[in-house]
Amino acid sequence: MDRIKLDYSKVLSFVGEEEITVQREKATKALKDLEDGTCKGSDFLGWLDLPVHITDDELNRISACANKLREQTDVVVIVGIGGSYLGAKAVIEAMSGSFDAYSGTKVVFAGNNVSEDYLYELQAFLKDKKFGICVISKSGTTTEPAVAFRLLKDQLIEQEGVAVARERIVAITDEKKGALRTMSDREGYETFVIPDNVGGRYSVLTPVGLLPVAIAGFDVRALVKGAVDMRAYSKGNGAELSATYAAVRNALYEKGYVIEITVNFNPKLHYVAEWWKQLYGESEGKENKGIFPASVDFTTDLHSMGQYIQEGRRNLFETVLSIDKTKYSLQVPCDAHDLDKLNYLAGKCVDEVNKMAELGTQLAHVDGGVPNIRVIIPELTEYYLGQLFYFYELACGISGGILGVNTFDQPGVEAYKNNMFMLLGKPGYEKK
Ligand SMILES: O=P(O)(O)OC[C@H]1O[C@H](O)[C@H](O)[C@@H](O)[C@@H]1O
Repeated sequence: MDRIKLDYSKVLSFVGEEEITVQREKATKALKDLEDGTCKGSDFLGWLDLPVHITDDELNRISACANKLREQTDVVVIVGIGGSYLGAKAVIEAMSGSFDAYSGTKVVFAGNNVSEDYLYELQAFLKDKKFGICVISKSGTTTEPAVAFRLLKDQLIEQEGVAVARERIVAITDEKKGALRTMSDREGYETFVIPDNVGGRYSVLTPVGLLPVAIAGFDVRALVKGAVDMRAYSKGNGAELSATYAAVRNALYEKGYVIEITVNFNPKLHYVAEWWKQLYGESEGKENKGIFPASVDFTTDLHSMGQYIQEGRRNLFETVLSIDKTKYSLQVPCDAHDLDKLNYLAGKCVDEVNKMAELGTQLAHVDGGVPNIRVIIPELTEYYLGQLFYFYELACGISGGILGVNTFDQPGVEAYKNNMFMLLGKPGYEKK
């Protein structure tokens, strides 16, 4: 098997190797602190060896549950927000056919917003369908998924009766605590556990990510294998890969490049970037520090955000997720009249056009003052997504260490919740 690669040659006109070396030394220390369990937030390092510890029994149980739901239902609603949905959404979007939604998809998402219209339309869509619910919440108390679950559970009971509803609900939550755990135990739902020492944004390789991906019919074993291989690689010289990415982005940060834009040239990676944004945003954005993680889909956004990136404030850098090989092959046809003047492309693969757009964009943006990193992914498969997740997770742990923050907490997320609870009159929040 091949491996994910990193190319940072296009940052070297913005930061010198010596500046990167300074950050590399910090990265080495941060990596050691992670491996030794001496970093800040060390209670949440379960993700480090998580892929290696996933047993065959666990994967079998996940597959069995997924198969049961696939047999019993036409559609399964994955209810969750943040780390309790983005990893699964990223894999499912990356692996699904672009038009699967129009031919009847097995998996839809809810509980990642509190839009009344969204929930109404979802309920209308599910009316008279055989559906199941996979409800995911580590804390078991998050408002968005709780509201969606309450509505969907009632609908399922109304459509199928209590006994069938019980069979079609699966919960993924804490082993012992939280409202979802209490409810699941009382109702007798099948449950899977999110380990205590794995934070939500690091949970894609737990049942949180694996069960929805299996329900959607994708290869969770290959996903795990990719992460296992990346973990093994990172035990030796391979840690360089994550450490280098962490060092380079921190060298850029020190020079005022405070925004990192993750770029794709394949819309299937849109949610990989969303997953990455939560991972890095919640991990590093604290104590008035941290790189702001943003993302764009190219070439689409070259026709909107491209102008800013080329000529706006020079405080941003790009990390391009570059996929080496396409899944399918399609050539630009020749046209007898050539009115659109495209015959110069006739016979070329569409991906060749895309790759030249990628290279042309990179050169233009570097010329325009935007440092450019490339993460090269051999192919868009579950296996390489597993590698990519682990690569990014480890790099995030290292990068947070370089920055000096606690990478694994997210105290700032509570502020909006407290206000919302107070405004809604939740008991106990009146005085706030
Ligand atoms: O899984 P849950 O406990 O429902 O949490 C879901 C998400 O919401 C929280 O507010 C946190 O900011 C996220 O880190 C978390 O992934």
